[in-house]
Amino acid sequence: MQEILTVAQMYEADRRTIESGVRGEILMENAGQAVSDEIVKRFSPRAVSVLCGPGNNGGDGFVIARLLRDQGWNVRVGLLGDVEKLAGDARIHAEKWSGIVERLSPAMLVGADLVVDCIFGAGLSRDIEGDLAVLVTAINECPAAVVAVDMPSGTDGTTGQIRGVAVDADFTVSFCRPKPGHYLLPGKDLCGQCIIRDIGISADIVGSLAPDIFINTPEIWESYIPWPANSGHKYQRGHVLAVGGTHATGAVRLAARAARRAGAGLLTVLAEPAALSLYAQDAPGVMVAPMAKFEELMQDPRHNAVLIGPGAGVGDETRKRVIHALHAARACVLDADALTSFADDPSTLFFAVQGATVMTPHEGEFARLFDNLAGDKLSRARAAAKRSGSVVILKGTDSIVAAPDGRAVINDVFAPWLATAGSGDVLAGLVTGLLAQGMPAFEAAAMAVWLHAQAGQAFGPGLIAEDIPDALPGLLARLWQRKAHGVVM
Ligand SMILES: NC(=O)C1=CN([C@@H]2O[C@H](COP(=O)(O)OP(=O)(O)OC[C@H]3O[C@@H](n4cnc5c(N)ncnc54)[C@H](O)[C@@H]3O)[C@@H](O)[C@H]2O)[C@@H](O)CC1
Ligand SMILES: [K+]
Repeated sequence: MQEILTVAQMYEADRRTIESGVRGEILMENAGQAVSDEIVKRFSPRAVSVLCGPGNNGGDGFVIARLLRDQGWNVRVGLLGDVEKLAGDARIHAEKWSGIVERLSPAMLVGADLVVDCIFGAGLSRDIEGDLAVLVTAINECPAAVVAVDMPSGTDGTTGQIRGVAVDADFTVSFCRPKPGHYLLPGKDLCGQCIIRDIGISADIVGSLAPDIFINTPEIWESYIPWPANSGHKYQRGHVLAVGGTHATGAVRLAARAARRAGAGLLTVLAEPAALSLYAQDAPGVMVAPMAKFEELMQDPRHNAVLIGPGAGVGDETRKRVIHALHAARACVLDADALTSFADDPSTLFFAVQGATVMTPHEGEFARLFDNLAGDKLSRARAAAKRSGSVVILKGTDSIVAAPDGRAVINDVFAPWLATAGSGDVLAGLVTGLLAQGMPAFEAAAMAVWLHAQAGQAFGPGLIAEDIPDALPGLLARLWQRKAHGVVM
């Protein structure tokens, strides 16, 4: 599993490593060595300007400068402040640099083919302003390639947010494990390619910090995939009830197709008489039932997963059905109108959550339900999961899946093609299809987000929502191959 460490955990990992007997000076040497290796791998010797800040990120810069110069590179070093004001490991490494130390300014960029950004890393503690902001803007405007050390300066490692201005890097080399800011937008875009290098912090020390944020890869959830048994039948693969609206009927039709492609054994769309035949004619494998039978069908435990929201309509009827389904402790996926229906009274919704429940808000729906949660996307999703007692998928390119117990994953597959009408309905259907087969809520939500993103990326330009369910068999086949034959994805 690919753990992500918060900035606070990263400092703690450094501290514990140093406490265990590895000198900080050595960690810094290793960090600088890792960056210079990555530079030498990509570029032939050329004019490089290493821009150093007043902390340990700057200390890394002095190591990089020395190692590149030892290999014959033409290196200039600029420092914010004086060498005498540097402390600890940064001071030690600055003193090993025997060349000139210039004042940090845009003049450092003149004639540079490569810029190494060691101004701020994990220690960025306020907005970049004044002359430094001018320098960062000049870095972004100059034609040289830019490599960022740890974080592109100005990008907050915890939130991925820009503090004032931020360096836009071609690639970023960070250490030990990625931080949230490497994956959250806009940080992910500013990093360019992100390379994580070992600098001598052991896996045991990382493990001792009990990381609970991960990149959303199959390792997180693949052992929970409800593959059908050879002797199995459809009744063992769950029966989804999907609440279909009268007007926006496309939403549940898309969701239903996704739920069935994800493997749900049976699926019934409930709808008012006016829309029933529309749902019935949509796909021969879909069953339909009149909405009046909702409560009766909910009494049958074989109907084990319920989807409410896409095209459902905002109001009393939707609210009642949501509360009914939650009280019946069915696996519930609540999307779109099911969430908006509780905008005035979210605590009633949260109080009713009992069984496996997944809420799939986009930012607008999230704001209606969790209006006083502020901060970065990851923290808000985690707080919302705790508050609601449900798994929350906070959608977007950098989708977060958060569980009430604190676990969270960040999606790292970018598929801008998914920004199209109906795409969210497909995601909700996917989650429901996996829940119906008994997959636990967090894993089902994370797998659905992964499948959705992979489908979007694989299909590429021209994608419409209808294409996503039809891309699923190929992806599921790859996951099946991986289980059966250990094929690497
Ligand atoms: N033992 C360790 O802790 C290691 C740290 N390493 C490097 O050290 C970095 C963290 O070092 P630090 O904690 O010293 O932090 P930084 O070097 O990122 O920055 C801290 C300094 O910047 C100043 N500062 C912060 N924001 C500012 C702003 N907007 N404008 C002006 N000044 C600002 C602070 O007052 C402080 O002096 C990591 O990113 C990594 O590159 C690596 O060398 C590996 C080992
Ligand atoms: K940096």
